[in-house]
Amino acid sequence: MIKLEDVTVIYNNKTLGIKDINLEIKKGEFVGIIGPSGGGKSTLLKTINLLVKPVKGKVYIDGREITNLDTSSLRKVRRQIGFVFQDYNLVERSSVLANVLLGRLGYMSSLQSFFNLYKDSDYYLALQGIKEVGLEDKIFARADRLSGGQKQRVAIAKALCQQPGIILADEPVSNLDLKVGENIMNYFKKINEKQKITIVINLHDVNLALKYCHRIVALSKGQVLFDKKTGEVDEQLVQKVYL
Ligand SMILES: Nc1ncnc2c1ncn2[C@@H]1O[C@H](COP(=O)(O)OP(=O)(O)OP(=O)(O)O)[C@@H](O)[C@H]1O
Repeated sequence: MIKLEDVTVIYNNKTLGIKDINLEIKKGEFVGIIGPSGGGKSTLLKTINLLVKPVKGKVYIDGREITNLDTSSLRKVRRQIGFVFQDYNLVERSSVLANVLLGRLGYMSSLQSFFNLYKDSDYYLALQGIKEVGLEDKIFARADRLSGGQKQRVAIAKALCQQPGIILADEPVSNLDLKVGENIMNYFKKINEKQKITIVINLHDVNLALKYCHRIVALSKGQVLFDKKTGEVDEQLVQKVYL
């Protein structure tokens, strides 16, 4: 469960990111965040795992407040939260397998990670993730040899390798053409349905959000304009968001 209580983010003491956000996302939900550029979508997502720190308000994960945690406790919380970025965030010169294994770093000591001391169970989880996104035939390929869609599938496998309860995805399809984007969305759908992983995804393509997400949260000027089940969102409502 994710809960934000009166959360405000201000960058550099002057630029508003999000303002007084109250939001509760239950386990297993598939939530799409939409809204105009600069509306606060990215800030909202990054606040959930405290990549961005609020100036006001509280963030809870599974009922536990995380806003006041020390670095080591926050690291433990973060390893249950996968993050998929728009630009894939891969080590380009490393193999698919090496990239996916990075999902295990949060579970290792700094010495273990320095020497790449992965356990058999880490390899097992990496292979499971790679299979889940259908990249078995690319396991030893270098990331920079892959297409954009394949790179994003590696990023999803890496997130899965963390064994997360939550995956946050920040515009994961906006660098991809529509067909490839739909393919990626289908992977998120499968993961959500099969593994019951909570998915919160920022999408500037409203049609994709309406097609795949169960719930839509619209943000503008850092505030929630509406928060509804997808079936309750009509064209008029969407138009108001982008006015
Ligand atoms: N690192 C930062 N430093 C300063 N201001 C920032 C930073 N990140 C975001 N902002 C500002 O915070 C506000 C919200 O931005 P945010 O990126 O969260 O919106 P967004 O809805 O994700 O937009 P986009 O769709 O363009 O990515 C904007 O005014 C933006 O300029």
